[in-house]
Amino acid sequence: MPLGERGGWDKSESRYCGVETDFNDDMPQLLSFNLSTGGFDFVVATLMDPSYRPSMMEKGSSVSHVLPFAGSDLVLSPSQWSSHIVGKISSWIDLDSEDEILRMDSETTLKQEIAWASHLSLQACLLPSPKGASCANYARCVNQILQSLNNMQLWLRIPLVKNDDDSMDCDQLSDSWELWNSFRLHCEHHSQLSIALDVLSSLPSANSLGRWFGEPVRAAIIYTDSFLTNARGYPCLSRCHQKLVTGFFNHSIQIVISGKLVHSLPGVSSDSAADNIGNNIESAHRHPLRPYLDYIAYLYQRMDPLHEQERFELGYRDYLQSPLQPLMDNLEAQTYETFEKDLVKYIQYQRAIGKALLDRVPDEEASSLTTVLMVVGAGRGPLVRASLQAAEETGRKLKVYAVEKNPNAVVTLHSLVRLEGWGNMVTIVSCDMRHWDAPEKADILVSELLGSFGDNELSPECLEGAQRFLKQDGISIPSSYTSFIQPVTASKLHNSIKSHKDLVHFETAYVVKVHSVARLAPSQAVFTFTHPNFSTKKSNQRYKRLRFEIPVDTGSAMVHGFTGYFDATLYKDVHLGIEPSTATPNMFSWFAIFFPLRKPVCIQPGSTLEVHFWRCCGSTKVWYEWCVASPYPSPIHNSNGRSYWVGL
Ligand SMILES: C[S@@+](CC[C@H](N)C(=O)[O-])C[C@H]1O[C@@H](n2cnc3c(N)ncnc32)[C@H](O)[C@@H]1O
Repeated sequence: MPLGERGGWDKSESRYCGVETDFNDDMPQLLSFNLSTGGFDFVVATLMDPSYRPSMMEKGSSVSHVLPFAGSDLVLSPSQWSSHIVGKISSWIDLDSEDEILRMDSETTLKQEIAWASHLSLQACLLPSPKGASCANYARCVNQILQSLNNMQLWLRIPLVKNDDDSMDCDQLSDSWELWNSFRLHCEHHSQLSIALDVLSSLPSANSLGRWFGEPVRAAIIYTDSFLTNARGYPCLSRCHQKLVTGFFNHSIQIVISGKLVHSLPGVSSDSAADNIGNNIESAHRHPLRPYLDYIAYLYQRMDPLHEQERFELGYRDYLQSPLQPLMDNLEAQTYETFEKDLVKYIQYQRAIGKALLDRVPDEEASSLTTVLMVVGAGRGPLVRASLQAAEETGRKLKVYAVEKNPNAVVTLHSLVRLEGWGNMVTIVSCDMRHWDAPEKADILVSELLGSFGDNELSPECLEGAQRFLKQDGISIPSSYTSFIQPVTASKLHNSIKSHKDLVHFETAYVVKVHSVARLAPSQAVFTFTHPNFSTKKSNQRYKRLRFEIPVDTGSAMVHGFTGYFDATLYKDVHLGIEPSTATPNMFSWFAIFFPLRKPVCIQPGSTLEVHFWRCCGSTKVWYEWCVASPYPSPIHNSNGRSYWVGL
């Protein structure tokens, strides 16, 4: 399905490229020739005669007339219309013009063309860019259309413009994101309204470009005159444009080439070639824009293929999942199996345990002293295995207790004693660590009770219960963990949550493989827990105020919520985590967490976004509350854990 929303990018799929052209009766030939030879996959084509104006047609005649659509619906088959044509709405329309006749003509034409596109079952229509800074009437009309539209997407054409100079004349568009933002706010973030970015020869700063990857950009239109010329006379793009196009591929944004052949290629006359667009295709043998398409194909081929893990994760990109509740629920076999595939995680644990054993037992006592190690929350045994391997590696003697409250996982642990020959080195305990009456105290307490946000699977509460049976000088692995958050533009996540039409979904944290997001500021630490914590009985409630500085060159941006991560210190310098700047490479056990905002917050460049986060504890549950305090206050989300909580 080339034109609709695709799940993700994968090198095994073909790329999706289009050309912008006029519609005419040679369209079947144009399509069949270029689709079969790999020139392009779809055409952005005008739907109506550009000289048509409803007011002219009606003058002096009451006779009904046939609308001048470019080509009958019989020209192409229904599946060709739907898979290979994006309808280009007349570019002259101006619904915010001072001229009332033009305004009325524009509204009538827009509605007629969309109705025709729906009749043809097109998957998308390209709407012309608003003509001035004001777009309220255009947005009103589009919003009306959206209320009863079939599945068609409306791609609003937006030039990729952002000038850093504030002293510009007010009529000039200084940041086209503002135009998009006004339009989509008028249309209440409608999920069928998306963006086609017009990529020009000069590009804004990298920070401001990044914003668009959190917005619903479906297509990028690159003009032939934005291409440079390489040493052999062929079109190529600047390094910045190349990087941008690679970003588009990574986000399944379809590339459309627009304009005439402006490069005089060896043996091709630009005039004759341009005249050949859409007609006389056999004699041309190649579409005139083919050199540009070939260059885009070359950029695509040059990309690194996805790793196996990335391919696996494609299906999870931007897909919202409820966080696990391993304390309240019993995990299933396939969940354990997924954990167990993540070798990197267990290698880090094994390194940490090895270092702790060496610190605990000096070489001269290695053969006489036995270390008591307890794996609390042992699951199906991978941390028991890592502990035994660390003992073997370091030459230390070990006695292991494997404590697990899930009776189903305990069955596996018992069979592992036999299968892996753990013998009397390992004692299996089927019990909740908070209530276990341990026969002796541990030197080392090993656990992995971490959620994407660190403490969100109640590791603090569980370990607080378990530290009773850790010696006063005992070691906890992990020794600490910290959660982090970062403000993001994430229109796709926002729309998925909005589709549920209730408050509960906007006050829930989700585990998600975030992909189509724009990170608006570096992440900041939220809550830290340290183990063991024998000092005064400290509450696990937390409160943190954070201030994010939005870079000046980003431009204004929309905050749809916060992505959350964690970093854990297992022991000394051995850590593991998913915070982007320090993430453990090739570890895949955790996706990020996402805390949404009920109403997205618009922030200005150079301003401060002030956010408050609470970790609240009750007798039966733990939950988070969050809000924005500045630039303007949001409601406190999830008050009293009414929508989302973790059971104790
Ligand atoms: C995230 S899993 C990790 C399992 C295993 N250690 C691994 O790395 O694959 C956490 C495990 O801790 C167990 N668990 C959670 N809270 C517990 C508690 N209070 N007492 C005992 N086990 C607990 C869960 O049942 C689950 O098996």
